[in-house]
Amino acid sequence: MPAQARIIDGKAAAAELRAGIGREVAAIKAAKGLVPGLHVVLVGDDPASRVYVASKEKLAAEIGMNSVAHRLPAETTEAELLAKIAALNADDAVDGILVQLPLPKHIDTGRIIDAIDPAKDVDGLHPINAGLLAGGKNGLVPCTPLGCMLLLKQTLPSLSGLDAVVVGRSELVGRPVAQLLLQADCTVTIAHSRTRNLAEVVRRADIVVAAVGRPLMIKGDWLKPGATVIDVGINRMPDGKLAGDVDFAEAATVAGAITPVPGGVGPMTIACLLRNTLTAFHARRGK
Ligand SMILES: Nc1nc2c(c(=O)[nH]1)N[C@@H](CN(C=O)c1ccc(C(=O)N[C@@H](CCC(=O)O)C(=O)O)cc1)CN2
Repeated sequence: MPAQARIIDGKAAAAELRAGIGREVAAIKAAKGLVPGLHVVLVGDDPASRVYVASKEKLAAEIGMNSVAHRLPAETTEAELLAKIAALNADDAVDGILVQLPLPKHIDTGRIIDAIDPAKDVDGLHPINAGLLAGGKNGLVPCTPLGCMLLLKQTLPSLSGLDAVVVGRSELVGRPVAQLLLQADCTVTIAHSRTRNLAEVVRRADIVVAAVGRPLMIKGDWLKPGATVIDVGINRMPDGKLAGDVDFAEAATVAGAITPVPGGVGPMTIACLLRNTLTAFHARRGK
């Protein structure tokens, strides 16, 4: 029977993180009478996005935040969405603004993200926050990459000097997680669809972050024995089940530790959104 990797329990880690944030929210309310406010904007009726927004709304309320979801019809124009963001930017009780992605095709995503006040950009996607991250300075950091790092830090005694390979170069995950790994003193490679000998590149890694959006692409024999594998992929399979970008059954016989899908990085994304909302609150009006 081949060795089985340790399973990194993202659901448990996320629950613990949320509980700690909830305690802080209660303490702020008791001490100052203030309540951090998270506003999530959903445009259209993408079924997965509806589920994620409902979950964000519920979990933020559960930990005592002022949680508001703005559900706008699919026909909402770019100008109308910009007006909604301007109103949220101007409202002092709003600490965090998140526009759920993807947006309908007639709306320019970049223009919308650029319009969010960087101090309220709890998704960490505004160019100011992306620039601060690239410069190794404090800003708001995208939620999924932050979640990946928290899981890595609870799994490994130290990240310093380790070889990390990030598969995928998206603005939402690949690029920011590479920056965070670099800040943690890893030697970082960003691999993507044009990378030659991808399996060989991945085999060099002590840490693999798979964020490519292709189900089961990373096979067990691509991994260095004992590697720590963080699977960001959430792919709906024809049988209705979810699968990651990593072939979990194979990888678990080679890796030292691995996140499952579901129950790995996904739950950390929302917990880190709540953490970012608290960070934004402290920076804006907590002092
Ligand atoms: N503005 C943003 N849009 C999107 C982001 C984001 O970070 N900011 N990320 C994803 C979707 N997402 C949050 O928005 C998200 C995805 C998955 C999960 C999650 O908990 N997944 C579960 C499985 C859920 C299921 O059964 O479908 C898991 O992995 O265990 C949470 C949040 C794209 N859009």
